[in-house]
Amino acid sequence: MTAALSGAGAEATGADARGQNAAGLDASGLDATVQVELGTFSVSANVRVAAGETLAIIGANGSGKSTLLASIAGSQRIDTGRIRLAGRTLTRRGTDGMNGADGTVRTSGAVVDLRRADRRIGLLDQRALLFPHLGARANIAFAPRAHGSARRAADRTADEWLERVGLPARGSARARDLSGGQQQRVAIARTLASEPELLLLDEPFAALDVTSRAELRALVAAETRRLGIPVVIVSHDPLDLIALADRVLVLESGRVAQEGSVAAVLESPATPFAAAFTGRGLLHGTVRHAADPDARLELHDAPLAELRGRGALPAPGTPAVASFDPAQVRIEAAASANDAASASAANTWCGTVGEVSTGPAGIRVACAEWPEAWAVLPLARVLDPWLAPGAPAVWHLPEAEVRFATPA
Ligand SMILES: Nc1ncnc2c1ncn2[C@@H]1O[C@H](COP(=O)(O)OP(=O)(O)OP(=O)(O)O)[C@@H](O)[C@H]1O
Repeated sequence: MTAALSGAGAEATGADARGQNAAGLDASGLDATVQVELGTFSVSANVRVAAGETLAIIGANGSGKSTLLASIAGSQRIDTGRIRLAGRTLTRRGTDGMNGADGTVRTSGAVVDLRRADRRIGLLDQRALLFPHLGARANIAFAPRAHGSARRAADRTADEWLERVGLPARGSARARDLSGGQQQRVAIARTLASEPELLLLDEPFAALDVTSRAELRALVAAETRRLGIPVVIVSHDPLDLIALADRVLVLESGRVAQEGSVAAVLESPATPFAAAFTGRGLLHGTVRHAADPDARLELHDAPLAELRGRGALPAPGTPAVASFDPAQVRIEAAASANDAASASAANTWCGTVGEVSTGPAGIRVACAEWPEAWAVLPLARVLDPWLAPGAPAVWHLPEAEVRFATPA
């Protein structure tokens, strides 16, 4: 049974005078615990974003990013969980939250489902979806009009937004007379003019050219900072993370695989997707020594027994990963692929040159005995006469360049 609530303040917030609730969360932010079953696929995640904070969600195609956004927006029904925004409960179904890694749940009783229109959530994807028969001003004014503003006041608000998004003279232009970038500017203005308490962005710049993308990224960064609302952005573009996000959540097969600051995830990715996203290589092993600065990973099926690096690790024996910048891997010719003497230093091993290919960053050289290990060398190294598939080589991965991480 669904108990539909309408309007803000339908439930007591439970927030104290400092705006913090019992769990220590900022009551003006987003606190979502959702489980969604879609046949053989399911999404189960906690998403918390403070007011004024931007969380980026990254993950491979089909990892559940859009499903997670849709469940927060209200267009995808959750099976269990709870979504709270700015002190209001938007949805509560069958649980107060997932308690711990085993996913055990507490049943809370009443089901709450706020209508999508009552959630005060702005959602923007790569399609501007403007009303084609209306001008830019009327498209933007639609939001304040829908919230009860008089026509003149709504037009004034729309004109302010046209100014902010850099289109002060295009108020009368119809959508079809605007470029793709201009349409997306109007869409951003229309979304924010509705005064959302949360902004959800699903690949908002993906359909734009490089210049428009940079301009709109800067516009969204400035406006969301000014408004101080929580923002969630799904993106495949590392520049969006760097320019907009405070934190990153990595979704894998519907589960949170890693969560941390932008710097932490970009420098120490914990999953193959996050590593590929950041252009780093990823090596798997088990913890041999946990404490930084003497942290070490035991490697298996690799020509190197242990890897030294930076970053805290969990207890010995636990599976963990190490990421590295392939541009920092050094390769020199060796007398043979088993030349133990030249491989005695830490993070140094002998192995055969595997596949050699060229890319925009230089030449990619794989280690035949350890395909997870590879180097990117300057293009000029292609002239090294010895550097060819099958050649014995000494490989070195500087300890300071290795970053340890533990997937969730
Ligand atoms: N209504 C549905 N019924 C069944 N399965 C669905 C439904 N909607 C999505 N899925 C499946 O759920 C999985 C996650 O889809 P989703 O679109 O959320 O992923 P995504 O991470 O946003 O992917 P992309 O990066 O390609 O947009 C996919 O395997 C998809 O096929």
